[in-house]
Amino acid sequence: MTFAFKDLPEIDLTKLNAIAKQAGAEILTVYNLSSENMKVTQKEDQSPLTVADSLSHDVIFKSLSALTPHIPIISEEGKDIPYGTRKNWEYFWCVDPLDGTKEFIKHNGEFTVNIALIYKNTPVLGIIYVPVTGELYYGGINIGSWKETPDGVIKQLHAEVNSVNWTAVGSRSHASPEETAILSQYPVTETITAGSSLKFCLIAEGKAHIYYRHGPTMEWDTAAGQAIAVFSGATMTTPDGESFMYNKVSLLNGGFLCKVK
Ligand SMILES: Nc1ncnc2c1ncn2[C@@H]1O[C@H](COP(=O)(O)O)[C@@H](OP(=O)(O)O)[C@H]1O
Ligand SMILES: [Mg+2]
Repeated sequence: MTFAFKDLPEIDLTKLNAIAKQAGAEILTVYNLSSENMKVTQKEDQSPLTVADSLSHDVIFKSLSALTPHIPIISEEGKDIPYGTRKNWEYFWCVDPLDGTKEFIKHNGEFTVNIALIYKNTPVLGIIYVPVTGELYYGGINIGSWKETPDGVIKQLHAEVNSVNWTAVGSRSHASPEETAILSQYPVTETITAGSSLKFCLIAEGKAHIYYRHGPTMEWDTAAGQAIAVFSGATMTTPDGESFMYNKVSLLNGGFLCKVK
């Protein structure tokens, strides 16, 4: 499958997906070490960093630059790019080489590799790879959303609409009490938790119906998941129903609401 959009040269999705899988393989070389051998350091914002974050970043940065030399890259583990340099970018890749570092360190498998293509202020393509299960999710404008399992089977994803019993999905490590108040406005009968952008994948798969996030995230935490959820038929907005924007002056996101229609 190829991704074609406006004036952009076509992108071979098999090659793009292979980059996410290769990054996932690098992550697993660290994940499979014993905890004594896994070095965890703190970043400036006190969030944890492992060697796996850097290995994954290196693979993605090198391979994406070769695949689409004309598209710049913003990565959680890359250099900070000043707003003045990026504000007029028409397209850019927004990458989280290892989303869910806390889940990675806790060894519960709920971490992902996120790669998204932003056009102007909106994700138009997203890839999420789950290294531990080998599951790959991708979704794009004009192509819909898809899941590939390690046996090579590819299925189209559809958010579940018209359900009267909603399952809410929230963060495993960063839940906040304000979330309960918003969720009470919807027909939520069950609540589950998941790490990283897996929450968006659960909505795209029809296994959850709403993900409200009150606390902070970064653009690379949400971009790929937003594409996969939206192109499976869900919506993603600010809590007030406004467009959820990317390439902001600060890459720090405010709250958001991702839900079925
Ligand atoms: N105080 C904070 N500021 C910014 N982002 C935060 C944050 N606390 C958590 N996050 C974001 O939430 C992500 C994890 O989400 P979740 O709890 O849903 O799994 C983290 O991704 P990383 O693990 O890639 O750093 C991090 O970017
Ligand atoms: Mg992240």
